[in-house]
Amino acid sequence: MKALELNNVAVAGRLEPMSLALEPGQLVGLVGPNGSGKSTLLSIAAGLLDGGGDVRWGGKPLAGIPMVERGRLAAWVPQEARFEFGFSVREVVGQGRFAHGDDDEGVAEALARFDLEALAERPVNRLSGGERQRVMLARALATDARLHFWDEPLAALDVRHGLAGLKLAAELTGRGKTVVMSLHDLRAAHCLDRLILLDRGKLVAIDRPEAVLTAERLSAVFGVRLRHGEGPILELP
Ligand SMILES: Nc1ncnc2c1ncn2[C@@H]1O[C@H](COP(=O)(O)OP(=O)(O)OP(=O)(O)O)[C@@H](O)[C@H]1O
Repeated sequence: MKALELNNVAVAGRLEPMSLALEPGQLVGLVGPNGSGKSTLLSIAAGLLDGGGDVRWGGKPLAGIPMVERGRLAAWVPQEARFEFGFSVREVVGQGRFAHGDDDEGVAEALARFDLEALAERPVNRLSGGERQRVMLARALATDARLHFWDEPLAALDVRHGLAGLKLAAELTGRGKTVVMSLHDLRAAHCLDRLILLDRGKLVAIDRPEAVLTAERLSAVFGVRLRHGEGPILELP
């Protein structure tokens, strides 16, 4: 059973028709230059944007999955978390349990995982960008969803929290969940199981990172040259 299937989805002027399927337990990166269609594809996969075609989660057509059930099955981390209202950090992470009857299960663990305990009662609209991103990741963790759609989840994070985000994604996929994340850090992208490379709305490649990020593609798609060399490596202790 595929975790996610997209058949012939498209958005005029933004994304050309494309099809792909992901297995359960895969950590998948969406890479490509600005405007290449990563957020558009992720939004279609998450059921937040109509891309026509046929979208399936766990073999079921998305159109037949009720909204509350979608909230149990999938977690969404937006590219930019903006909050109009001053809900507390704890309340926003707790929203991840809405589809589970607001049972608060796993909320304390999710807050701890992203070092949010000291901020738990702070209104979310009075946080830094990286702190808000950590709240979004903690909310996604609290959902205990099978499918995770994360739009540039690491972009605003400091190095330690970025590594913690990647570690969490690997743990989730180790438990059979599927994580799809867009990212610009191509070094981090090398740690993922598979990459989907987009360019100007087209699907260029979907494969293991080393097969996708070849010197030719880095040059043709991103306009950069690949050079191997020694450099500092940062990792969690
Ligand atoms: N709401 C919208 N209405 C119309 N066009 C849009 C809209 N949002 C994005 N686009 C366009 O669709 C294309 C793909 O945008 P998308 O946000 O999916 O790119 P992206 O790969 O996520 O980019 P980035 O790396 O900058 O986040 C771009 O040409 C963009 O200008």
